[in-house]
Amino acid sequence: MNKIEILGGKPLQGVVTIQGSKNAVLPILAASVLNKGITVLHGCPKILDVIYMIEILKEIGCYIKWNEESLMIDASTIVSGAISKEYAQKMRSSVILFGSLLARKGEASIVYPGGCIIGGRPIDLHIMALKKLNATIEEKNERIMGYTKELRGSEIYFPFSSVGATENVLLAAVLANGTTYIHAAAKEPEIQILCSFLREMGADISGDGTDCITVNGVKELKDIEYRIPSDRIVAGTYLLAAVATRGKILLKKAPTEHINEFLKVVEQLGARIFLLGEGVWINAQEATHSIEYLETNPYPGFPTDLQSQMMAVLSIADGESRLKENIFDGRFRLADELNKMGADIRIQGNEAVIHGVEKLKGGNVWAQDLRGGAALAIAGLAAENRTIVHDIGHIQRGYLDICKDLTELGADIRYS
Ligand SMILES: CC(=O)N[C@H]1[C@@H](OP(=O)(O)OP(=O)(O)OC[C@H]2O[C@@H](n3ccc(=O)[nH]c3=O)[C@H](O)[C@@H]2O)O[C@H](CO)[C@@H](O)[C@@H]1O
Ligand SMILES: C=C(OP(=O)(O)O)C(=O)O
Repeated sequence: MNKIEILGGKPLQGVVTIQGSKNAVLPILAASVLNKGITVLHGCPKILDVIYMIEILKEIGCYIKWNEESLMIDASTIVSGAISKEYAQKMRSSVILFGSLLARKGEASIVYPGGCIIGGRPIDLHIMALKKLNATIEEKNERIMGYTKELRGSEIYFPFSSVGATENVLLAAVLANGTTYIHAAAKEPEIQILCSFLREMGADISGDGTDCITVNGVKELKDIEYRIPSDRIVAGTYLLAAVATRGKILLKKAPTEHINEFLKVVEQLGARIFLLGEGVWINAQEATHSIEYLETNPYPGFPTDLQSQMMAVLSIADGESRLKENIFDGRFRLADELNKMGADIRIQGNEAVIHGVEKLKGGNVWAQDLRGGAALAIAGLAAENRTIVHDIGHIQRGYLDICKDLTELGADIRYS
């Protein structure tokens, strides 16, 4: 089953519950190795990236047990700080284990991480920050090896905000000797979620959600039971699927506090949105407007992880839209696939000029990354006739069961 088949043209209608967040759970899994004990995570999405991360944790000696949606990690038995190539190269977040393993074992060895091919994704800022905390880091035979006798608190100045580098230094600093200040820290909700998790584990962290995070190193951490918050990008994807099909849906457990700015953009498309106690309700029956200009930016700006899905929506809006991608320059590969479906998208550097067409037409298209794959599913839901999205392994890295969710919303969609 490496394909999704969609018979498009039906407005989405119904209720769906949003899964736990990929970008929150992955650094939390990396954080679990900091404690010589037990972490229990409830609402843990069994997506491919989580499965890969768990394989890595097992490989270094953790004992893992699933009980439905709850995951138990016993990290008391870690034997190694060396991560093998196999799973690390399938995902981005393997790199976040570098900081936590240095803190826990005093040594770590990784390969360049995988993850979505959406442009150059260097890890120079991760390495610079960990060196500042007194780690020696060198590259040998395609491996990045780190050693330290003792991690020491330091003052880190990032030249720009990086989610992953902020997470890596946070994980290393929690058990370091002394205080670390992270300047130009990322402010994404997943950073605040990671910090709240670490605080419950006994870490001393303040300032998350602002430009400067302060971490006072502590000697040890404690066992923890934690619920993974829901995924703002999955919620955004389904809201945009409702817009593309002019539907009317309720997203239960949507993380409303983290998607406020995004919801304002969805309203510009002509949708009506209501925040309810249980989640977000959207009526997109009249949502046909284009958006003159929209650009991606670090939080609270428009998320790069929703840019592709927005491109699919704008490809059938009334009029012309311009989308600028400021974070990952490889995300526009999607335009060729949408153009195969009858869209009219021209790429000019890091801007896409999108002339809305009346209808997309179904056909065979190929997912090339996680969010681009989800965007093709959205395009298929809105298109005439049958769409087949190939290479859906990309989508499954982040969406627990996109066909089940969209079927609950009345779509004609299945794996094949
Ligand atoms: C698992 C996870 O949480 N992934 C998210 C994380 O990715 P990730 O943590 O990889 O993204 P970053 O925030 O680090 O990347 C931001 C920018 O910084 C650049 N950069 C980053 C690190 C570095 O050492 N050097 C460097 O130049 C990147 O190429 C990019 O242009 O944040 C991205 C931006 O919100 C999201 O799209 C990803 O979904
Ligand atoms: C880019 C993404 O993921 P990753 O950083 O894990 O490749 C994403 O979630 O859209």
